[in-house]
Amino acid sequence: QLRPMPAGGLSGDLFALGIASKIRTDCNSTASASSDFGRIMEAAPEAVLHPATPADIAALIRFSASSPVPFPVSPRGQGHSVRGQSLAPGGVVVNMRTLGRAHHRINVSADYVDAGGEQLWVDVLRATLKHGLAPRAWTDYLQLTVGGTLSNAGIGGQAFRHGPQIANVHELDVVTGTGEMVTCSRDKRKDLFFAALGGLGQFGIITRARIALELAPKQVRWVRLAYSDVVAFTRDQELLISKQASEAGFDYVEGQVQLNRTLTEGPKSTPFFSEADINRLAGLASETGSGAIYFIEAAMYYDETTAPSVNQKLKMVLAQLSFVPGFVFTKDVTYFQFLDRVRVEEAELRWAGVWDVPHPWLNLFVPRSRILDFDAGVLKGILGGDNPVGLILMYPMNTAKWNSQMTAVTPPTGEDVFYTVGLLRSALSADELERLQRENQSVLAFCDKEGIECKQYLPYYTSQDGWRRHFGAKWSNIAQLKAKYDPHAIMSRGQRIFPLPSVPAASTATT
Ligand SMILES: Cc1cc2nc3c(=O)[nH]c(=O)nc-3n(C[C@H](O)[C@H](O)[C@H](O)COP(=O)(O)OP(=O)(O)OC[C@H]3O[C@@H](n4cnc5c(N)ncnc54)[C@H](O)[C@@H]3O)c2cc1C
Repeated sequence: QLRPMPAGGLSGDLFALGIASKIRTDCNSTASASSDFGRIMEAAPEAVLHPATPADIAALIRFSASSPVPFPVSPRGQGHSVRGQSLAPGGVVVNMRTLGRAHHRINVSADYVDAGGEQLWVDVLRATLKHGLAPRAWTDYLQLTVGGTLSNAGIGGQAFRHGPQIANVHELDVVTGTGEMVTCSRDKRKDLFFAALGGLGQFGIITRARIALELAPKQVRWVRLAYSDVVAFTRDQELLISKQASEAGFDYVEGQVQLNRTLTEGPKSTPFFSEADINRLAGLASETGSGAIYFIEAAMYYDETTAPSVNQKLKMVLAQLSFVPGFVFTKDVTYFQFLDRVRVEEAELRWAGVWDVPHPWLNLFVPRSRILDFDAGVLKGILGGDNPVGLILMYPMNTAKWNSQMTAVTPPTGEDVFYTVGLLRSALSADELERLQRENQSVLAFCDKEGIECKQYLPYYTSQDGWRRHFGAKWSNIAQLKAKYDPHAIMSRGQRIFPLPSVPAASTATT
């Protein structure tokens, strides 16, 4: 579906542009932009641009857009998507990370931070903490770029209170698919602002985001509560996400599911659980009929002033919950350690050689009214065989915290609450990859058959019909905005959403 470059590669005119010295066509450069974290899709670009400024990106896009045969242009943040979304077969990948090399592109003000789209969230955190401030909404993993997560949504355990990361942005700089450099916000060029948030890179490249800040918490009481009963687990999660900041509750709420032999055959200890904890949990898992253990993962922020009351506050919250008695695990860490927690797991997985392997991940937003059907049919059904299944995330969010004007979608049922379920599995062999992909297909088919109106997060479809159904009522507006801001359909073609517009016969003939 992707139009290749004209035979002979990039037009020589491209190398006559002022950015020629920043374009690499050597095998090392193109190979490093040919795959992603998923390690499932592979496609080489013709070249990689290493921009020094947003104007370099604009020059490249203008060149493509005005070419007789425009070529694909894809920004690549960390390449942490899993289905080739940042690839540009036959086109140019923009290595966003070089934007911040020469200039410091994180500027902290009293209540917001201006961060380059190429910046890693961990660096935004470090810079803002120096001022005692921090963004309010986070992803679980911080080695992701600002532009990359804002092009999806950026979800995590703070979303129930603050919404996803896209709901915490005041202003964006975007280089559109025509090469125009636009500053947009709720008040200025708002169609582009809302389109780009969750926009899957379809309307342009985010080169700066103004992100809301709050006073940074200092310490975190990090808590895990074990459940053997999904009804109690989801009821308690929903209670916790209904609480306002002024009430006794948590500041972060997520959840995980451990199935089959994952507990007994997984690591003997984790950065959170000791070996003794894991043995106790494995004992609990073997007592439950299904072998499924659910964890609420939660966090309570505090500082020197509020530290004396944390124990009391936690006690009050726990008294309202129905976890398995005695199965409370807590740990006190700094705010930075808490937010950067997945980095420790990454180091362990790298050490064990299981980080750079295929990741056929499937993330779904499931309506609250069907989460128990999903649990029975998918977690205890399709995935409930003998195989350990690795990490499964499952936690609810409040729909009201999502702005429906943005491109990102939530389940169409319009319920107050929906769940995110992440089947974050790794394949250690080709057979396993095939099996996991088959299971993913079965999960989607099950939801279809049972009328569970879920939406994919970090979506992937192979047909435009799939995308139309994904965007639902938003589709026609999205198509119009695409025609306005990327009329040649050159941006982030690795998402495979829009076909190429037909090339006028006269133009084709000249190429
Ligand atoms: C270990 C791990 C943990 C994760 N945890 C979470 C999580 O907790 N919550 C969550 O929401 N997501 C999570 N993700 C998913 C992650 O948010 C997305 O994969 C995101 O796209 C990754 O950012 P990236 O910088 O690597 O983007 P890339 O993979 O490089 O790009 C993703 C897409 O966005 C486009 N793009 C990249 N930069 C820009 C830009 N500046 N402007 C416009 N478009 C752009 C690309 O062309 C591509 O289509 C996780 C991923 C991994 C690998």
